[in-house]
Amino acid sequence: MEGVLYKWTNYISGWQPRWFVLEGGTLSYYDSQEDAWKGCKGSIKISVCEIQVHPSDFTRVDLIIPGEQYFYLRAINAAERQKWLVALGTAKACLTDNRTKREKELQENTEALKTKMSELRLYCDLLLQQVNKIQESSLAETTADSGEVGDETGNLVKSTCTTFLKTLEECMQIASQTFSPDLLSQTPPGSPPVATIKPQKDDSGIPTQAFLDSCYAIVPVLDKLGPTVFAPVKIDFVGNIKKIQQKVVSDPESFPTLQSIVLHEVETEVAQVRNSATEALLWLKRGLKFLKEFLSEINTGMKDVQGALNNAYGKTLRQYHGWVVRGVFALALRAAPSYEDFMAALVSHEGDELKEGFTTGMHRDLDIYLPAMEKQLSILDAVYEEYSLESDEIV
Ligand SMILES: CCCCCCCCCCCCC/C=C/[C@@H](O)[C@H](CO[C@@H]1O[C@H](CO)[C@@H](O)[C@H](O)[C@H]1O)NC(=O)CCCCCCCCCCCCCCCCC
Repeated sequence: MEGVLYKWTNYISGWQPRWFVLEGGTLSYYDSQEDAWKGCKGSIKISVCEIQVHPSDFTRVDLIIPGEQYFYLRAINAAERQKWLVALGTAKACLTDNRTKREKELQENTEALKTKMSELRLYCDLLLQQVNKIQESSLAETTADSGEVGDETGNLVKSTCTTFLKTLEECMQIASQTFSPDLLSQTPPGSPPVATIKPQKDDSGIPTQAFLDSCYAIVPVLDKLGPTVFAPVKIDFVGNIKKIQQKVVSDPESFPTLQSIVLHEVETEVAQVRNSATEALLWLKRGLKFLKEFLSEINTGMKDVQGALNNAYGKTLRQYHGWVVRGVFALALRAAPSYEDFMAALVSHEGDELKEGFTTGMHRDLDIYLPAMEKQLSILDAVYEEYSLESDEIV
């Protein structure tokens, strides 16, 4: 498949049209179709990246290799995105079978089933979005007493349903080859032939991998600000990300959300064991609150970075630190960057922070991200509150 997709570049250039070609399990992009002869500007292997649909932007799809590559893409419309998602999902399923002679039948089918299940989840997310859109449209129709539910959305749902059902059928075929008939007959009589799609609740859970990727995105800024002086902060922050990542790697299917991780550790009574994922998430949450307070001060127009850091520290982390760690903070504070150096640390290309529109763009983005960050942190606070997982331990 090939065509135009908009690719996120940076705060200055924003979304830029690029020519994309999906071939042999690799998605490559070029400045334009006409300039393709000059060679591709970048590429990403579909077999190792995660395909994430955006919860509210129906044209958006993100391809992420955690800690390595991020392609934030937008199609020209929802229908185009749909085509790309099916092409990408299919490419991902057709893994090059470079394995040695086929391993045990059960292992092969189980892997295939997992791949199909992840495709199903992708289509399920899509369906939920399209159903929500239809609900919103029909609500608008009711209130406005005019207009009609968009045919386009209806067609999208039909197309996604077809793909969803086809993939589900493939799942059932693989499952029937893998599991004994008597096991399948244990399915309760009258079970619905298609998975029931439950309405997506707002608090249905914070996606684990998306959360960890977002946390990890801070690290390059810390490296730019001062790899030595901020090393303790980076080691601590990355260490907690890795603790949670290790928990997920142990059983990816069981831990799709942060809440599922905490609940599992509460149920197995390890939530408050030293170095548990729950404890790691507690400290990440505290660090993110510090970051949110700091960025909120910057967003008010405060150019005194040291003052903003100190205020944020006093409101968040200080209460959990003994005099040693407070001393570490004091050292970090003395190495705090100037406002100009801090802005320079935020951009991908040197000097972009000096270009017209950067500051406006940064405040515009902070106006979006800070409330979203606030909401996610309050959801996590509620979980820790519900299971009495907050700790007043001083480190
Ligand atoms: C301009 C950058 C200034 C950064 C200043 C950061 C201030 C941090 C305060 C000093 C922290 C010192 C280092 C670590 C201390 C740890 O002892 C403490 C407790 O650790 C936890 O102990 C548990 C029990 O042993 C253990 O289980 C757990 O795993 C462990 O974590 N940790 C903390 O207090 C957490 C500190 C988190 C600090 C996160 C800072 C967030 C990044 C700030 C960057 C600012 C600029 C980036 C802007 C990005 C814009 C997109």
